Amino acid sequence: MPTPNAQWAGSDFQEPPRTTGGVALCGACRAAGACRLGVDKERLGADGVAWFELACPRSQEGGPNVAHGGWTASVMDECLGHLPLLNRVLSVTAELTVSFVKPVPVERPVQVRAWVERREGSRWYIAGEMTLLPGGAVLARASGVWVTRDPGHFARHEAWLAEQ
Ligand SMILES: CCCCC/C=C\C/C=C\C/C=C\C/C=C\CCCC(=O)SCCNC(=O)CCNC(=O)[C@H](O)C(C)(C)COP(=O)(O)OP(=O)(O)OC[C@H]1O[C@@H](n2cnc3c(N)ncnc32)[C@H](O)[C@@H]1OP(=O)(O)O
Repeated sequence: MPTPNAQWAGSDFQEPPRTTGGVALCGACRAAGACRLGVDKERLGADGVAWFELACPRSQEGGPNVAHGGWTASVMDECLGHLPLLNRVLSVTAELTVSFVKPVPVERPVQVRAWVERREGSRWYIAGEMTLLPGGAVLARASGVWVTRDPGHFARHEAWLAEQ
């Protein structure tokens, strides 16, 4: 199990359901019982860097035998966004930049690493990269801003939506 950093923990934080590989599941993936993006394993290292093991499912193929770019962007959003969660902090993506360095082969093991560059107020600046296993060639890089939220975030959104 990942080791949360107590310093950042919110007292009303609720742990999301996780797979046996430790992968936190979003809303739709809870029903499926697995991450639909193909993330198999997730852990937080003692140095604060989060590690993910995954493979692009054939269903996410874009060009021949390579991932659709939307899959790559989604995976980077997902994995980088799990870093606050691994530290028991609820957040949402406010900004995300992705560099597509090399085509990502489908059904080949890849790894994503994610780390916190800095925190300012409620903003977490997070960066990460996707590499091909076992050699470690860089396939994609990403960076972005995650904004911490309290548990009322989605209820406030529903109230806002009802007025639109
Ligand atoms: C899918 C959502 C999942 C969320 C987690 C939920 C449950 C957890 C359980 C299991 C989850 C498991 C897996 C899922 C994990 C990750 C999935 C990937 C992550 C996502 O898929 S997530 C969905 C996409 N994402 C959104 O749905 C956000 C829509 N958007 C908003 O909800 C607002 O736009 C918001 C909240 C961003 C701002 O809220 P607001 O408008 O009230 O802003 P406000 O003025 O109060 O600013 C407050 C602070 O944000 C800074 N700030 C504002 N905008 C900024 C920007 N663009 N860039 C940089 N910083 C910005 C200000 O500078 C200030 O910073 P400071 O406080 O430090 O001064």
